[in-house]
Amino acid sequence: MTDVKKIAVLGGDGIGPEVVGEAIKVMKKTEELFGLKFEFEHGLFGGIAIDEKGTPLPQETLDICQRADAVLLGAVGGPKWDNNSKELRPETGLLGIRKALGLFSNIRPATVFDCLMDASTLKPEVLEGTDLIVVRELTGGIYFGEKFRRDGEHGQEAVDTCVYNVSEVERIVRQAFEIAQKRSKRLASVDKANVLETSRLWREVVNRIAPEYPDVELEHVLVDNCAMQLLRRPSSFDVIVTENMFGDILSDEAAMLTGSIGMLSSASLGEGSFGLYEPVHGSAPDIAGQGISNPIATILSVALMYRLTFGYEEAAQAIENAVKSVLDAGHRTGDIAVDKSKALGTEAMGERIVAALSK
Ligand SMILES: NC(=O)C1=CN([C@@H]2O[C@H](COP(=O)(O)OP(=O)(O)OC[C@H]3O[C@@H](n4cnc5c(N)ncnc54)[C@H](O)[C@@H]3O)[C@@H](O)[C@H]2O)C=CC1
Ligand SMILES: CC(C)CC(=O)C(=O)O
Ligand SMILES: [Mg+2]
Repeated sequence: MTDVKKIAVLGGDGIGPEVVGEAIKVMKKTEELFGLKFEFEHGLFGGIAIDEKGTPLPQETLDICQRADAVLLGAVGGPKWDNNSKELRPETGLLGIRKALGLFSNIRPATVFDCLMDASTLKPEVLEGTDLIVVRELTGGIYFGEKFRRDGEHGQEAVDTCVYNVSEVERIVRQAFEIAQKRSKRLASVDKANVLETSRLWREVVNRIAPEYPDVELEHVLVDNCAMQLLRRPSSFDVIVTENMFGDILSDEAAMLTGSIGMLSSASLGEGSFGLYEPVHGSAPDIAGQGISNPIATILSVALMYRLTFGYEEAAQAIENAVKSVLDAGHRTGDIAVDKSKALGTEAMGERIVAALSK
């Protein structure tokens, strides 16, 4: 009998539900082609959950995720909730779900498709061969530290604290070394150890662990330099491991190597095979509701889910091949189109990828 996998689906806000809708169509087609079986359970999350339930992460949504084998997430946020208090912000729900599910590792691959080199602002000779992964620590650092306001000498002050402990750094760094071992054995650890105490600790831990992986070539790169080198020599990076905020910023930058943030998928993992899969982009309020968002990041996140949580390697590759063949055939959404007048909408792109899927 087919093993039924439970998928928690959190569309969220803005373009979230539309890109997730296309990803589900892809999953349904792979059920037919590969004999897979999924049971989808939808939950309210983010701004829509604030509106309907008074909190960005209702307990019933967390329950749906906890009884699922994997979570498929769209995106949260939007101007409607921007001035809300911290507890009533969609982004607080996003941080909360990552913490509650123990998802400390965020894997963000940035692969340059040859046919999309014209969509990037970088020259093809710089982009050539770029295929890197940002491994971002996801449940520590400044996003999770204590934050408060206080009265200071010159009026109100705001404080955000950045905390990392040794075990938080160890577990993400080990995972990055292991990923590097399976790829081209190069790891760049990115920090700001010339200034930040958390980065000094980060670097100490990396240096202590490195001898356990003698086959991996390690370089330490300061984050400001890394931001520059990503544009200067992107193909020299293989795996980049870094703390939460640096990884958030560098992965959006890396998205532009691929042509658009609409291309970047992600997997958030903990100790086991359970994972949360979401595009790197946000809810894109500027284009929400127009049916023009690029669903590829979310569809490629499903390929990561198949590979990393379920071990469905053949179906994962089929999704990646379908995306490649649709792009090779010249189909583009507006964000990656050179000729915007020929751009496809979200559903049309999703349909073409579904049609291109084969065993
Ligand atoms: N994981 C999540 O749920 C995330 C949520 N956010 C939230 O999303 C909201 C908007 O944030 P922004 O800074 O505007 O970042 P964003 O990633 O939503 O959008 C940045 C730019 O990229 C474009 N874009 C994003 N995804 C696209 C896609 N699939 N296809 C075509 N174009 C796409 C948008 O139109 C926009 O011009 C905020 O409330 C923010 O907090 C931001 C990042 C991640
Ligand atoms: C709430 C933010 C940390 C979301 C974000 O930008 C991300 O995870 O990439
Ligand atoms: Mg981000």
